[in-house]
Amino acid sequence: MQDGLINRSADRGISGPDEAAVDEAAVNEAAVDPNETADATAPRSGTSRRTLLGRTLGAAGVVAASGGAGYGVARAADSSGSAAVPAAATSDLVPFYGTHQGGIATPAQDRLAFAAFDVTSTSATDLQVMLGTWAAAAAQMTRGLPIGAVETDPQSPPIDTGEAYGLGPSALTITVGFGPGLFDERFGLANKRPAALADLPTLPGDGSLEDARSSGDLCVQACADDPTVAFHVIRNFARLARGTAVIRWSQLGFGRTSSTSTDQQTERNLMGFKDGTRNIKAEDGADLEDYVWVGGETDQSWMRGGSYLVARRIRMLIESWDTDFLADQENVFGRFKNSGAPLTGKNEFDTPDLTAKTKSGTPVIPLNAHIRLASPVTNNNQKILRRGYSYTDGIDADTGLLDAGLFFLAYQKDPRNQFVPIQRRLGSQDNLNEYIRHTGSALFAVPPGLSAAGDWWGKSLFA
Ligand SMILES: C=CC1=C(C)c2cc3[nH]c(cc4nc(cc5[nH]c(cc1n2)c(C)c5CCC(=O)O)C(CCC(=O)O)=C4C)c(C)c3C=C
Ligand SMILES: [Fe+2]
Repeated sequence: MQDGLINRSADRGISGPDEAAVDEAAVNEAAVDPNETADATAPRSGTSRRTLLGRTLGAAGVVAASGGAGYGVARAADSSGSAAVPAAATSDLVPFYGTHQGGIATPAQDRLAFAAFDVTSTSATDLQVMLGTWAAAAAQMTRGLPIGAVETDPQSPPIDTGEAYGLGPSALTITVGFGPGLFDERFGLANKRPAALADLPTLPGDGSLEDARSSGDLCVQACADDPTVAFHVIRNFARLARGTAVIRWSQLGFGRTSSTSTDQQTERNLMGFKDGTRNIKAEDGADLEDYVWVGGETDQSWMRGGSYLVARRIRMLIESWDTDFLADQENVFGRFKNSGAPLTGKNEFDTPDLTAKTKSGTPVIPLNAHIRLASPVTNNNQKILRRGYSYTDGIDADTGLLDAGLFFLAYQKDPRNQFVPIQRRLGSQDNLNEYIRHTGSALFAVPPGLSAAGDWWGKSLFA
């Protein structure tokens, strides 16, 4: 127990559910960061605030949303004189507020917890309140702070579930996106749907896609250097969403397979190959502008500074792969397994020569090699920012084979010109297809970063 974490006597001021209508001010207040308010811990009892908390959170309100009622865990200095809560660490902290959301160009962390949510409420206000509440909770968690008291009134559940308490920020980033379904008739957003958020067409190799691992109204990508810190986000977001949204599917990932910074070594995927060598890197601002961040070309101004995320759960048939000869494996990718160099080079970062031929006149990098088909040279100079993770999900009950592979995440300006044509080519010609099955697919519009406390994902979308 964290004695002194909260002033327990102050806990008595918890507001209960209230069914009165939620007003605009209440929605805005949901995203107020308690660290930014003048008196974050003073009990506040405005009707709309209580209504807001009651409807979204029930009696177990989140401090980050309420900024009051005794759940003042976020403050570093407690005016009651009780022991201070842990101050947010400054090392391994990725700023939550900024032009772009974290978790895209941020150097890829080691762990991933990802979830797609379906919105079950048909009220646009409920949805906004939930997003505001998530935003306030995210501001806490990315600082390494709980979203509310870990020790509460013994007769009520703790506000924060507690498992990440004391683990620090762990470079946590929380990235939220909107699926195409959010723009149907339910929330009055149909005319706000960006053209680039067009449903992904059926692509070659889509035959094994599972509905239960695909789509979703919202997505939450939590990346951190600690698995508990990443999972804590999904768990607490799901709690805060209660009554408004439910998890549709989720995925844990480990061992980032795509380095996104020149500071990072390239890691290997579960096929044993270095993955991410020719990825877009955070340091390459021009590539980010050209291929990742949505700019003035968008038909929806609320998406400026955002990006589009394609998620694909790609199972690897690793038992079969493991029986393949080394030379065959290298021809599948067009790279050497040990060094990661292209078959036309010596070192990992040598530029692949797609024109090179052997003495007998055959291409050194086979025509159906993965890196030839995925190369910008083959794809109208298009690139994507890959941010995938390996996954293992036990055994396939039908076959007894391992269900393991790559949870492929790719950010881009417009999937219609980037992921879709690249995957169309890969899905029909790639040597890799013998060893993989795409089992999940989803697309999300990822809005720009949050400006400050009081902002939330897509606030201008609802304006
Ligand atoms: C539609 C896009 C892509 C899918 C799907 C995809 C799946 C996939 N990739 C690997 C392993 C590697 N991919 C590599 C390079 C690479 N892959 C894509 C796109 C998709 N991959 C691109 C755009 C590139 C870069 C091409 C280039 O610029 O040359 C590599 C080589 C190393 C690297 O540059 O990262 C590997 C290895 C797997 C295992 C996989 C599905 C399970
Ligand atoms: Fe690839």
